[in-house]
Amino acid sequence: MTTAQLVEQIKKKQSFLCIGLDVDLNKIPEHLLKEEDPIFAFNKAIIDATHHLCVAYKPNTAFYEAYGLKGWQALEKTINYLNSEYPEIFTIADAKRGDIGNTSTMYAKAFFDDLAFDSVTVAPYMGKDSVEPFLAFENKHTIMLGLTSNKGAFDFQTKMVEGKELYKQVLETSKTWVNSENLMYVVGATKAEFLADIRKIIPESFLLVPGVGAQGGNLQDVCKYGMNDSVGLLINSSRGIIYASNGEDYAGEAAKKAQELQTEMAEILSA
Ligand SMILES: O=c1ccn([C@@H]2O[C@H](COP(=O)(O)O)[C@@H](O)[C@H]2O)c(=O)[nH]1
Repeated sequence: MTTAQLVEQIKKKQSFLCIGLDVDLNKIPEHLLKEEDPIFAFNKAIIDATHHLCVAYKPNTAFYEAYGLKGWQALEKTINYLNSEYPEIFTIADAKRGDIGNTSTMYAKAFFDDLAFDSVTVAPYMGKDSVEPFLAFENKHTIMLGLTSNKGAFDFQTKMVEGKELYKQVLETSKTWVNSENLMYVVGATKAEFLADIRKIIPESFLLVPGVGAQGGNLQDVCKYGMNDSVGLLINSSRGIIYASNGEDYAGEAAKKAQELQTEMAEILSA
């Protein structure tokens, strides 16, 4: 999916919501455990109930890798279901990959070619040659960690390096990489006040913003400091939506939570 197509979807749905599919078998409704593939059954019901309220889904691969082969198969079924039933949806594999160049190429092939995700998250720590292999894929997006939502973000990311915070150095340097137009960035919703400075460095780029909901990030603040002319934001909520209920009504309750965020987003877009 191109960035222009993503923006078109945002305008059409009046939503820049990304729903995180972080499936934990200890948290899903008990009756689903009898299904042949409980993870996929859960995802399918959540997707069917919420697809009109969001523009993106983000399975975090950790929640699938933790269940071995069955988990990986559930991830494959989920992305295939999204691509066949809801091709207008932007898909994000939250895998936080990145390695020496030839290994990064194999990671990119896994998520872009084999699983056919629109995007994958990567960590910038290993530098240019670890990220550029992802950027080489046409019409695919590489979402690089910029300033993360967790407390540990202050351990390294905000440290001063040659007179500038490390996360700013990372953002600036990444703009010089080949095919940098395929970059998007992760900025935590819990760090909304940093967004004004971030926008000075990457005014046009799309930002994936996790941390609304369970982590306490504020949607209004993120939009105030982070929104650009093309909206430029994908706001993610995972637990706050998908675990709204663990009863038979789980999908409907998840839809209600998604609807609350979509309504707030529509108001912001029309202001
Ligand atoms: O800085 C980051 C980067 C990634 N995440 C991921 O986003 C979701 C958030 O889930 P919630 O349940 O809405 O808190 C999860 O997959 C994280 O691994 C992040 O939170 N912060």
